[in-house]
Amino acid sequence: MRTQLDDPKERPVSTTILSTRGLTKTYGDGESLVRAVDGVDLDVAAGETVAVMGPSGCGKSTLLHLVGGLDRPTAGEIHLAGRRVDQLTERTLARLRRTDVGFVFQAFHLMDELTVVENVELPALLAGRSPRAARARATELLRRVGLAAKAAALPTALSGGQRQRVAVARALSNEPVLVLADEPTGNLDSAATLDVLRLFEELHEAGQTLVIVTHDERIAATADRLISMRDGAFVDETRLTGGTSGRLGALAELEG
Ligand SMILES: Nc1ncnc2c1ncn2[C@@H]1O[C@H](COP(=O)(O)OP(=O)(O)OP(=O)(O)O)[C@@H](O)[C@H]1O
Repeated sequence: MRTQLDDPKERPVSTTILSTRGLTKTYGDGESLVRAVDGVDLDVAAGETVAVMGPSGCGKSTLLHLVGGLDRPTAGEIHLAGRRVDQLTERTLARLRRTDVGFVFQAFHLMDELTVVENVELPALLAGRSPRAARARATELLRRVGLAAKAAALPTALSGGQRQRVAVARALSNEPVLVLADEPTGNLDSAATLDVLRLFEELHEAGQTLVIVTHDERIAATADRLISMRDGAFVDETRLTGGTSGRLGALAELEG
């Protein structure tokens, strides 16, 4: 059946997947009050890759944790795929974390006692998918990240770059509307960094929406938009106009 969206003219130019208004997170009080995130307004369009940079302690991780429902804001609004994340009950928030958001962390956070494929299928099982469907999806994702041959291995038998690719596959398990990556290449050498960046570029090409926190300017150069943070607030925003060719150029530069 044809829908209105089949006609390119009728397709919305850009749909906002994520937006925050006045997003604020404070820790402590009085003299020791820390404004980790301080009144942030952020809009991320569907299919966009946004990089967030800034000095250590400026609030990048806190921002990711808030928009992904890992942490609760002190004030402000978070809208993700049409839902008010900041108003969800704990139970609904837990479901959102499992199904709508995929997290990639610097330290991988894989379960070392589970095999690679078991790690990747776990979010789908927790979301209530049948073991057969979860395994099929995990196997497909491992093929996509180039690690089908490692399905039965334990994560400890893999290199850092391979572990991070497993973590990316796991993040995609429930087809999240948004992937959040916190220093995804922070623990990797340059060859492994390139592998992970290529993977993100493929996700980008496939229309995945991505927010990446990084200290590495070269990685930020592969995004559509770069946001600079300082003291909990956005201080600068640059649209990187190169598009796919620009991103591939940035990758080529990384390859030296
Ligand atoms: N659980 C917490 N309790 C108290 N203060 C916290 C807590 N989490 C973060 N902070 C403070 O909030 C501020 C922002 O921290 P955050 O980890 O978000 O920064 P960051 O930019 O991600 O830093 P890095 O680049 O070093 O990871 C810092 O001053 C930090 O000390």
